[in-house]
Amino acid sequence: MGVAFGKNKKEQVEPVRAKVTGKIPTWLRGTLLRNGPGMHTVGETSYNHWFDGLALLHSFTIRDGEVYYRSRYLRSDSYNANMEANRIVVSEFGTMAYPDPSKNIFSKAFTYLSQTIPDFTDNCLINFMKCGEDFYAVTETNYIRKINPQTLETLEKVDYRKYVTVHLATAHPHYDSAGNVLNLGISIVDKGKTKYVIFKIPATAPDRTKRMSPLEHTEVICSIPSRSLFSPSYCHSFSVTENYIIFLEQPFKLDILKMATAYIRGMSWASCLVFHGEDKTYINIVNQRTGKPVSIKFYTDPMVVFHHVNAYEEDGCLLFDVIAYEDNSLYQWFYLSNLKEGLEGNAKIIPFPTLKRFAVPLYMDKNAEVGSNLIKLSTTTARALKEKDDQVYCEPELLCEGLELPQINYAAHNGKPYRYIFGFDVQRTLNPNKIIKYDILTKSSLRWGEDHYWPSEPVFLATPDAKEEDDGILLMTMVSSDPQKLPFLLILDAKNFAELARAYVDVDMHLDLHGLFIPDTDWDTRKQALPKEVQDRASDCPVASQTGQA
Ligand SMILES: CC1=C(/C=C/C(C)=C/C=C/C(C)=C/C=O)C(C)(C)CCC1
Ligand SMILES: [Fe+2]
Repeated sequence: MGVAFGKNKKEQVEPVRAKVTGKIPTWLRGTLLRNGPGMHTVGETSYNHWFDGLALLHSFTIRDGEVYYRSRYLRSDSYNANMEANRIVVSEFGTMAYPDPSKNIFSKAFTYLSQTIPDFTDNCLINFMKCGEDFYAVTETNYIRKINPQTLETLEKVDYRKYVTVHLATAHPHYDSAGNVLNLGISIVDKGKTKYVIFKIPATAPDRTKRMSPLEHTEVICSIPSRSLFSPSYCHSFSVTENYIIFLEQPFKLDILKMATAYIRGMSWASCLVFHGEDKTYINIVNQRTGKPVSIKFYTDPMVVFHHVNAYEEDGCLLFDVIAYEDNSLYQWFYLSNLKEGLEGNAKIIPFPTLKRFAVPLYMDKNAEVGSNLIKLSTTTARALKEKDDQVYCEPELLCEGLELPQINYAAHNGKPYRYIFGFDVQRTLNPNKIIKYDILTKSSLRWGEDHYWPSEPVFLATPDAKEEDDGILLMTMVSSDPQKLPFLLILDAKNFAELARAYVDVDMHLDLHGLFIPDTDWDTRKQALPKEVQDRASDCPVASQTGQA
C-alpha cells in the first residue's frame, strides 16, 4: 500500500497534544516548522506535479516534554483564487492554468504576450526563511509570504523585486552566525541580459530604521551574467565557505523564450526546464568580500544538482559536496501520474543520487603543466586537472550513494570542515525509506527506519553542552503508508541513532519537503505560550501500535 502522494490533506488549525513515548530532552524547547504540498486537487481540477500542491505548513511545538501539533494551509493569493473559483486558476510548476477557460487562444495570447516574465505564483511550499525577527514561507519565485510562526497564519505577500531585481530565488538561503541571510536569485531583465544575483538581507536594520523590514536593506553582493543569456541554469541551492560562494551553472536550464510563450502554447513552467546532456557543468566561485568571481574557469561533466551539502576551505583549495544526478529525471519522476499508483511494493526504478566531493584550487600556478593535478590535499581523491586554455577540469571524489535531503550541524559547521551528513536514504526501488548518517571520514553509515513509515528530512540540533560535531539530536516526521499507523515526530540521538522519543498525533499528516527549527530563545515565549483553554481543549492522542525498529 502506498503513501497517497496526491491525496488532499485536512488542516489542523487547533493545536493537538501529541502522545509522547520515551523522554524528550528537557533542554529541547522550540518549534519545528515544516512545509510541503498538501492539496493536489481543487474542485474538479487536479495538479499534474507533486511540487504544484498548495502549501500546507505544519509545526511541532516542544516544551517541558510535551509536543503540540498544528497545520494550516498557506492563504496565498494562489490558494485564495483557487478556492474562490473552486478550480485551479493559477499556474504552478507543472500545471498551466487559465483564469478564464472560456476565452479563446487569441485572447489568452493578448493577455499574456505583453509579459516576457509572467506573474508567478506565491504558493510558497518549499521551505521557510528567517529574516531578522520575521519568518517567511518560501518557494522559488519572486514572491515570499510572511507567516506567524506560532499560529501559522499567513501575513503579507512580499515581492523580492521591490528590494532586489530577481525573478527567481532559491528556497535554500544561507545564514551567517549573526543571522544575516545570503541568497541567490536570477534576474531576467532587458529580454535576455540574464544574470545570477547574490544578495544579502541583514539580520537587523540600522538603529534609526528599526521598525523597517530588514528586506529594505537588502544588498547585492554580486551579479554574474549567465553564460547563455536566454537560458540561465536552474539553481535550487548553493553553498558558502567563510570567504566564498559556490554555485553551479549546470546543463539543466530554464529556457526564457519558451517561458515567454508558455501561456499561449499551454505548456507548464516545468516544460521550460531543459536538460542539455551535451553541455558542461561550470563551477562559479565568488569572493564574498569583493563580490568578484575567481577568474579560473572550472568545469566538470554534465550533472544535475538540487542540493549542495556543504563547502569549506583547506590549504588554498575549496572543497564542496553536492548531491548529483545524471540528468533531470528526478523532476520528471514527481509527476503525480508517476506517483499515484502507490509507491510501496512496486518496483519502479527511481532516479539515484550520488554524493560527490569537488576540490578546486583558489590560485593557479601559471607554470603548472597541462594535465597536472592542481589538488595536493591528502584528504580527498578529487582532482582538478589543468587544461591547455587555462581551464580546469574537476573530477569529483564519489563519497556515497543514495543520500538526499542532506542536513548537517549547520550552526557550527556550515562553510567549515565537517564530518557528518544526515539525510534521507534513497533506495533504488521505492520502499519506505530510512534516515541515514554518513561519516565522511570513515565512509561508514548508520541507518534508522521503521516498517511502513516514510521519514522526512532530518533536522539536526546540537545539545547545549555539545563538544563533538554529532553531539545532538535529529528531529523528523514519520508518516505511514498504513492508515492504522499514526504519524509521529521522532527524536533520535544523532550520535548513535538511539531512539529518544516519539510524539504521535492523530491527524492527516502530509509528506513535506523542508523545515526550520525555532528555539524558544529566538522569541519571547511569554507571547506565544499556548493559552490555558487551548491546552485544556487539546485532545490527547491515542498511541499507535509500534512496530520494531529496522
Ligand atoms: C512556479 C515556478 C517555478 C517553481 C519551481 C518549484 C516549485 C520547484 C520545487 C522544487 C523542489 C520542491 C525541489 C526539491 O528538492 C520555477 C521552475 C522556479 C520557475 C517558474 C515558476
Ligand atoms: Fe530543496
